[in-house]
Amino acid sequence: MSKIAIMGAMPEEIEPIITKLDDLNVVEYAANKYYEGSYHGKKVVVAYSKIGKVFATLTATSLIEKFGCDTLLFSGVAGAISEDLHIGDLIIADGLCQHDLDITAFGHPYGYVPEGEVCIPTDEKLREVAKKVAKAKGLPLKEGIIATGDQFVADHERKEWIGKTFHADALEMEGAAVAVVCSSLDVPYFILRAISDSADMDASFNFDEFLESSAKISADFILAMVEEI
Ligand SMILES: CCCCCCN(CO)Cc1c[nH]c2c(N)ncnc12
Repeated sequence: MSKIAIMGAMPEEIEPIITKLDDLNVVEYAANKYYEGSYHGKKVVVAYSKIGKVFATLTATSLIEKFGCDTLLFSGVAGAISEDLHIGDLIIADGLCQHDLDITAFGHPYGYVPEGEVCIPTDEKLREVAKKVAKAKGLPLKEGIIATGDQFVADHERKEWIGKTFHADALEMEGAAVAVVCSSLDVPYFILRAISDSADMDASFNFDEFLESSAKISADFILAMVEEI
């Protein structure tokens, strides 16, 4: 029986999901809480990692290695880089990169370390499910590269540099860590983000204002995908 991991970084990102689960059971593990349950007859395990790549790595690994999940869906919010992404819009990741990984002093490209790859692709089949759900809901869905780093970006210059350097359309703080874990453990994964801000000087104000509503948009979409997987 398949078991689907649903992961976020913050409580607001998984709250709208946990409230919808049946047979809820909370397991404390590795300084975190994992919510086991079912949704439309599908077994799911839900958790938020806390913010940043390190916490995301621990949670993604635990969901797979400890809880036996064989598919991972990430739901959360992100900062927009692309001009055609506005607050509340959805973007799915074709691939993810680490914008703050830098050994360019040795002539390597930004986001690269030996035996690694700059951009890690997401699972094609899960992206197709998302497009099917978006069509059925009549929701626009952008697809693009999402850049991850251990920084809340609230600076136009930094955002533009990330966009140009990685051809990224959005940015956040966990996706590429999930990508490394899932691709290394051969678990299909999918990253969905709803825009909460534009990673510029107003980012922190917009983030505070739109976190909850954007997180709910992403969460509702992820639950619709669970029905189709
Ligand atoms: C208390 C502050 C919590 C920030 C967490 C933000 N998440 C991280 O995944 C997504 C995100 C939304 N907007 C962002 C931005 N402008 N820069 C980085 N990350 C983001």
